[in-house]
Amino acid sequence: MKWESTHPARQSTVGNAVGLTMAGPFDLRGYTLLRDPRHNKGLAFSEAERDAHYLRGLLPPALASQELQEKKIMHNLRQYTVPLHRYIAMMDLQERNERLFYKLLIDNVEELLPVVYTPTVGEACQKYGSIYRRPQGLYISLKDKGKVLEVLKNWPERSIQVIVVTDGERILGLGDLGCQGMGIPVGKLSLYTALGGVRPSACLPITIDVGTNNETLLNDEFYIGLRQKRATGQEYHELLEEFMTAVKQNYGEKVLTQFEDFANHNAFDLLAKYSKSHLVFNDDIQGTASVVLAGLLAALKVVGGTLADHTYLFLGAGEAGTGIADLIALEMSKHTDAPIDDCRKKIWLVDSKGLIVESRKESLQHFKQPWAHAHEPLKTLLEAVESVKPTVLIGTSGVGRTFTKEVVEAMASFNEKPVIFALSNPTSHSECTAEQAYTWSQGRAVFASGSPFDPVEHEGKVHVPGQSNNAYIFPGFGLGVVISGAIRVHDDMLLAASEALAEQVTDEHFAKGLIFPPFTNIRTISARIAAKVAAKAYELGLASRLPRPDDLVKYAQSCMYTPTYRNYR
Ligand SMILES: O=C([O-])CC(=O)C(=O)O
Ligand SMILES: [Mg+2]
Repeated sequence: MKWESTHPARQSTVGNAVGLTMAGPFDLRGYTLLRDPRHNKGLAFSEAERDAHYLRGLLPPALASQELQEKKIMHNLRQYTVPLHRYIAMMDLQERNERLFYKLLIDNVEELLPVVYTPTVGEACQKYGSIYRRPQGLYISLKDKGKVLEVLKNWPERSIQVIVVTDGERILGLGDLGCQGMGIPVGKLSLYTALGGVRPSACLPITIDVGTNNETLLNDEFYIGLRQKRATGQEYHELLEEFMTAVKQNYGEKVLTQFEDFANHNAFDLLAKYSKSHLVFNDDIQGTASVVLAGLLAALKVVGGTLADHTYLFLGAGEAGTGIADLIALEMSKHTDAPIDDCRKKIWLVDSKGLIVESRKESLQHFKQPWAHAHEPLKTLLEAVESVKPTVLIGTSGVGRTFTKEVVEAMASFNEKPVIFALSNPTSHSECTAEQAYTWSQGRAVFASGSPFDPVEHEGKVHVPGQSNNAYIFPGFGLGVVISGAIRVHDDMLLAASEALAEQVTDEHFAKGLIFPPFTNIRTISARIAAKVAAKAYELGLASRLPRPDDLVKYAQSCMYTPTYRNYR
């Protein structure tokens, strides 16, 4: 089978950065062609293609366009009332017909994001062993110690641009799901392709299985991972070191490794350790920080003031909480020239033991220490809200329903427009619902959540909650890194991404109460984020793809994978 030479991907040299160039000629035909998800088109094979590729008789006589196929699948998906069934149907489609899967996802992004991503992907991970059909992604376990490079070489694709890797210890707010965390790298990379245009063959989902401490899974006969407690300390770090070394050896300097859903203690250490030698990005620390900063920059247009005029209180002092706090302080410091330590004083964090204050400093984990300010100890969030009087309240605790009526009412009592972000995922772990935030604040809250909520009508006015999810950032961010050939991630690239996203929010969005643009235009948004991130990488001397293209937005767009069917000669 040969590609039609008119197809841009075949001629493209600009596309090389995201690898639009075809793999060489190959000879899939007949039954094998229909069973190959990357090339299968189902009933969309034309009469000529059916003749040329030995498909006669293997398909019913009817022809269907890609649009008609989309219509049919959306119709079928909408028949399912159980969200997990929709997830399974989408995974089956990805396994059967990759281009149709991505086309469907792009064309119905608002409807399908909650299916392939949060919240449904969370339930899918919990039940991954039971719904498991065909393996997706690459599994690296303690059994592979000493052989990780060989395992990487078993993956069928050579030129990988983005890896998303988890060890399954903190899947969303659901905790340790061990090997079943694989749903997360798979889901994140589907968004890299659909939302950010990185071609599917350049994406590699990886789960590192070092055991699990989840008793339910250890006792579940369908569990797919190692049946042992988590390895820690030296044993853990040796496997990760072998992995990171093998990644560089096999794929070179310019593969982006995204750490996802590691537990706090490992997440910070791995990021600190490997950001010096590898192109790494932690989505939960840096991606979440970048999207929340974007939401805050946009929210300032509604509530007034500058970042430095506000007071911030976080519930949750893990990866997301401290990551966001750090980025806010950095942006504040850049805009005011105030030392970062002074900027940090505007930001307060509450963890499971109460407000983080100076007297607790000795016993705090290192990532919490910068936030230990002078204040009397306080045990509860409500006390902290009443004492600190924040203008912005951000939930990153992983614990649902912790923004109680009293907490939201307190926020609404001293703020005309309290900014309330309930970021924990999935929906069941959100600190409050959109409806609660609007109702308890008499419709005055500027609200966003990590997982989606439907619009809420309060006293005749419809409020559309924003989804402050790193899915706005990582696909465009990664695209920007890839197209510039960046060799390291720098915090200024995260700030560039935040500013690029915040700029996409228009007056029309603000009028509906939105502080994030709708996902419908996400590919354009991603291209603009990519352009700003790439521009920053060039400015910082971190980009290796030279010369720098003049129009980076156009360039980013030209590099994006589009899943319309190709014609086969
Ligand atoms: O996956 C999501 O929806 C956002 C995220 O990174 C997390 O909650 O860990
Ligand atoms: Mg995550």
